[in-house]
Amino acid sequence: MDILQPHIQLGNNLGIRYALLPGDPTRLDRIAPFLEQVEELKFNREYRSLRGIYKGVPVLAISTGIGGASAGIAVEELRQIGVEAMIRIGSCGSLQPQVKLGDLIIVSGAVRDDGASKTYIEEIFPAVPDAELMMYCIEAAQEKTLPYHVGIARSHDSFYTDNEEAIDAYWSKRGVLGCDMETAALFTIGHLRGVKTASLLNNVVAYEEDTSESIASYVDGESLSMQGERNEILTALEAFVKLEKKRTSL
Ligand SMILES: O=P(O)(O)O[C@H]1O[C@H](CO)[C@@H](O)[C@H]1O
Ligand SMILES: O=c1cc[nH]c(=O)[nH]1
Repeated sequence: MDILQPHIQLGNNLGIRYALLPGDPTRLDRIAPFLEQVEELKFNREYRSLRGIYKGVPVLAISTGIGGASAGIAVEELRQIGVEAMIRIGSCGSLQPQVKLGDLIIVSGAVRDDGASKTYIEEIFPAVPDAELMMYCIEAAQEKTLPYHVGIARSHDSFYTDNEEAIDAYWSKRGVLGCDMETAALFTIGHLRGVKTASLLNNVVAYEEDTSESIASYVDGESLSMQGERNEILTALEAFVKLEKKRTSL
């Protein structure tokens, strides 16, 4: 019998190994044109899903909402239905002048400034991606000559504390490239559950610019950020093709 997972509302008859994880449910509309045989699946709470085929590889795309708590639930439930590899295709704010609007950050490690990952394991445990999947993302970005940076992101739980400027300055000074809200939970929970993870972040907030204004212009379709979004979707899909080639060649 096909048992539906309580939040994502998907069951294990899907038989899909690879999932793209955007935060925003509307990003699925921009993922769909990259795929063939697109089929919308479910939309429950923040979890909107569709399936499709990219270069012969079946993929699932499912939004995870805002924050590590809801992303963590998605990781757990996707694993229950047999998903083996997940790539976040998120947005982020830049903490470095060289990370321009629409540039990608391929995250090699995340500062665990979120709550969700801490409920699983103590803070000294690192939040890191699957090395091979991250390498496939780097190779794909290189092959497509996309603007990208590889490095650390900080995952946080709020934009609106009284201290945001000082917090950003602190992590910027320590070489952190940008901030999002889900990568730390994705990496930590993925590792503990034996799921391969990677995270690609499209920069939608220029260095030292106002976060809420920049996110609003991204939502309105500002062009560099939108190109960055297409770039991260393409990079993640190409990385899955590489992973599938490796799996089927073994
Ligand atoms: O655009 P997504 O993937 O949702 O990612 C970023 O945008 C949201 C905040 O605006 C947070 O989820 C943050 O991580
Ligand atoms: O600055 C930003 C922009 C997007 N998402 C974040 O988490 N932070």
